[in-house]
Amino acid sequence: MASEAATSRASEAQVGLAARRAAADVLTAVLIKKQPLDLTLGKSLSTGHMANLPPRDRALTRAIVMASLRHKGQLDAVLLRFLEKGFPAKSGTLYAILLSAAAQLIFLETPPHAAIGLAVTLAQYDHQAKRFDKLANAVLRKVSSQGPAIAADMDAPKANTPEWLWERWSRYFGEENARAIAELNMLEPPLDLTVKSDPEGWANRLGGHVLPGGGVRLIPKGRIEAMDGYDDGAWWVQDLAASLPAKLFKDIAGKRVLDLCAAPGGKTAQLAAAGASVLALDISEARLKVLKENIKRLGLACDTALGDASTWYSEERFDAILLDAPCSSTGTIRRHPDIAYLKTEADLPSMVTLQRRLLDNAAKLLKPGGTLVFSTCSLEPEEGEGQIASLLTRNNRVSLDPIAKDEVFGHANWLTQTGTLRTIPPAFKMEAPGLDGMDGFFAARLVVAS
Ligand SMILES: C[S@@+](CC[C@H](N)C(=O)[O-])C[C@H]1O[C@@H](n2cnc3c(N)ncnc32)[C@H](O)[C@@H]1O
Repeated sequence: MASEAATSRASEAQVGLAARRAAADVLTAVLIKKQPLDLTLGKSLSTGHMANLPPRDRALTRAIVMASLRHKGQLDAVLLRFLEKGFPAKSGTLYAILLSAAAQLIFLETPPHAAIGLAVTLAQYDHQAKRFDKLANAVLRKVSSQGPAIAADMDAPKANTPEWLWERWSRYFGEENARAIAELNMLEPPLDLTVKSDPEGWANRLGGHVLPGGGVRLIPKGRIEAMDGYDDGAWWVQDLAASLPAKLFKDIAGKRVLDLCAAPGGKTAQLAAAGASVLALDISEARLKVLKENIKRLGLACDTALGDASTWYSEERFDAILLDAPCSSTGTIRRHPDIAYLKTEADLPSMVTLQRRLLDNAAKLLKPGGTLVFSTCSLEPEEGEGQIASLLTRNNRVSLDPIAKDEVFGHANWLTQTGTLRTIPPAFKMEAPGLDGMDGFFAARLVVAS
């Protein structure tokens, strides 16, 4: 009969295996099937391999996935040193198994016997990968002994950034800034909250720091839903940069505001909390449902509508419109590292065309003299500065209302010369470990002639 200790070791190995299996499946879904990480993790947690894992192992799965994505360039290069013929084709989940095992060996300080042994077992479970089990074993042994030194010798920020993004960011923001953006993308970002009131009180209660504009920043420990104030709707998760566009309306109390691409509702919540009467519209029924749940949890209220904002029509004309448009989201890679591998430069033109149509329709829905705020979480100028320059030339009823330095709490480096908002991740520092950075955002405030 097996001893208790042996049984417990065996079941620990099983759980360790399940966590790694979940990680390899999530990485395969993201990197091979090109599915968004949030969606994939959500599915895995509700009905997939993560569903039955204890919290500690869910955290391990998440850590493996994040380290694999944040260091993918370095990990690929290390693995390819030892794979003479490159990554084998038709090998099922083998790539994700190797990538995630290399991440454990090089970045997560996992004991080699666990990382390698479990990776080989996982390969043996997959009917397409199993013929490569010996190869996996041999390659990962070399990664274990030589990988850390090879990875440390690389230009990590550059290696972990797709070439098209590195080239663009260097061109638009200078190489030093491109490097600083890429460095932040390799780190786990802090958690930013927008609080309904009493930022100092919440910062104290949650062990955080007050941000410019009254948000709270902290290093999260555990599940967000379990944090003090979540159930009471005292705050919602929102990056510092994402909190800025809604503030550009200034005094919005009592005004009728159309939020055109509203879900999941972070900016709707800001507008409603500031006393506006908001109509929140989104094209996605599922995302609109999440918005409704969020607004309800926060004890706020708004009207909602399902529709395509590029063609949506209403007799009603609005005092103010927020167009937080869909975009490439390259300003949020540190929060969503999958974006670096899901989006390509070829996706930009169709996004730019959609944003242009959304802007043209938004301008028609405003009352004369009304304010339109356009924003994107993109670092690509076509989705920001270029979009607004083009709007101003094609619609002479629209003009730019420049944003003043005091509206961004004195952070002149967040403004362009024409008075639009342009943040890049290194543009905010807290001088404390793990607390630097902000999302890359663009916003412009426009007025439509009476
Ligand atoms: C950047 S997100 C908005 C984030 C939101 N404003 C917030 O602060 O929580 C963009 C949203 O636009 C929606 N969307 C995309 N195309 C749209 C369209 N043609 N009409 C309306 N909504 C659209 C997406 O479903 C997504 O929810």
